[in-house]
Amino acid sequence: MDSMTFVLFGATGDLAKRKIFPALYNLYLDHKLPESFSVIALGRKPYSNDEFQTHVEEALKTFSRRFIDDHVQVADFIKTIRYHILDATNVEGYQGLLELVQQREKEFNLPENRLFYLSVGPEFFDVITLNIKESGLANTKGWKRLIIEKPFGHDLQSAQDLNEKLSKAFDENEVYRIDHYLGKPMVQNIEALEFANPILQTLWNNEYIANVQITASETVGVEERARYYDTSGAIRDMVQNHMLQMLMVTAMHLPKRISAKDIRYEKRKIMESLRLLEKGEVGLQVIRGQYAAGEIKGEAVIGYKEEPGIEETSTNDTFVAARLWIDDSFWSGVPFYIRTGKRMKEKSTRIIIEFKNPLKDLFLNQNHNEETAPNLFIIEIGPNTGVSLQLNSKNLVNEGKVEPVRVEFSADQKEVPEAYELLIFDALRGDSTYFAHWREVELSWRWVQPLLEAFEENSIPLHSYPSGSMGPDASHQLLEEDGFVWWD
Ligand SMILES: NC(=O)C1=CN([C@@H]2O[C@H](COP(=O)(O)OP(=O)(O)OC[C@H]3O[C@@H](n4cnc5c(N)ncnc54)[C@H](OP(=O)(O)O)[C@@H]3O)[C@@H](O)[C@H]2O)C=CC1
Ligand SMILES: O=C1O[C@H](COP(=O)(O)O)[C@@H](O)[C@H](O)[C@H]1O
Repeated sequence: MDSMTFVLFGATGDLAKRKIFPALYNLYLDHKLPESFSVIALGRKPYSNDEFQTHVEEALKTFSRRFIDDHVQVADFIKTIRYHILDATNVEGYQGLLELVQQREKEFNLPENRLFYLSVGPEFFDVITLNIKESGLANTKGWKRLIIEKPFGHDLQSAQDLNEKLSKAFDENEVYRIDHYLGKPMVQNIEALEFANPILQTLWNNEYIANVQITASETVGVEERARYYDTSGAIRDMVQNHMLQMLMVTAMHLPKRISAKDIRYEKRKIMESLRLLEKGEVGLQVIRGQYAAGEIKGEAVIGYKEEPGIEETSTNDTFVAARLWIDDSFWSGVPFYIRTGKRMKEKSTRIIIEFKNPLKDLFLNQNHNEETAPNLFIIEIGPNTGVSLQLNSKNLVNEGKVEPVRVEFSADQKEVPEAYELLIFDALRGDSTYFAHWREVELSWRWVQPLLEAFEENSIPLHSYPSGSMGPDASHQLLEEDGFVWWD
């Protein structure tokens, strides 16, 4: 891996503390950082370098699953970090940043490979990239890369505008758009499961699959993010990015070669085949909900409108379910259902492939009252990680009745690397496979746009659901219309 400088904007923020520094530290422990590595940590808070390094150490103690109370090792990692105060909107400040980067490059004998990580609010994405370009920070003799956090735009137009601005300073192949769901080990495992198992490869199409269900349910509410969330909703917060990325990864056709270019091409083809909705039909395919008061794991919780910072009149969506169709020869006729929400019964992200059951009636006739359940292939993304296959088998103990059984594989969560660890490692070595390409982002916004407009105009119902449930009844009815149920 090339030696480099890692310039972190937003180093004093929540994400840096909870995810980015712990990920870098874990990579350090695994000897996965470049031999020479300089971190320039940027923020406005008036830390001295020593104070900032102590702040990072505290963050590692709290948030790294691998923290080792070995002062020498921690100190060895932390010494790569240099804190620098910079107001990102202050153009002149970037000259000082350039000088610091160059000084450290000289000190560590580093090539001019520079990775810029924007872990700041989206309102700074364009101004920072412009300043990086104007200041000369991007004129390197080595390579340059940009990691950018979500949200990438607020709607189709703003995403296109932002991309236009970024592209003035960075080429598409230099931009690494983070979607942390793409960094989840089980999401990355989907293509391997398919690739390495002919049995799955053969069945992964509309001849055998009845429907696909992608659920990301959360028990948390809006937390301290009322300002952001109330203008974002589940549709922008989860559907436009994570849910559609999971759909792409599940539905994409296996490329002959596993490379970033081929995988992105296949994902893009799925998005190009995704049937667009007219604004007027959104109500038939999409369910929007908002949580009311309820109970989660025995604890009473308040409704969305009672949350601090949320207006009593808010019509924001905290739940979205939708039926999507991919109009290509592989998936034609197979509904893809997605569902995500806050304050639901459980924290769980999973993808369920329900197989067709052509012999169901035959079996029922021959065996009177016995029914077979459909075969399900269940991919547990988080917090549990693993896969299971639901089959039908005679119960060898209980009168030989046929009943569903599960064949399971699961991994110990504590051993599984964090999404940020995998993603940052990939960005360090220049592998963009698990980052969102601009076309995927643009096509996702294109699919979401009529939903945003229908929500904005309140032209589809906003269903209330009790906290602690699996969402509004209407979401269950959506599947019942097709003769299916959500597999919880
Ligand atoms: N936190 C999370 O779990 C997640 C966050 N994200 C995304 O990551 C990004 C960062 O989020 P998060 O860390 O939570 O945000 P925080 O509000 O916790 O941190 C914001 C950071 O931006 C810096 N900042 C703010 N204004 C300026 C400025 N004018 N010049 C320079 N730096 C500035 C702050 O520095 P200072 O305080 O020193 O001024 C701070 O380091 C956002 O885009 C967010 O959407 C994405 C997924 C999850
Ligand atoms: O991006 C986001 O994701 C989290 C859920 O992520 P997970 O890894 O815990 O499944 C969500 O809570 C948050 O609102 C959203 O911004």
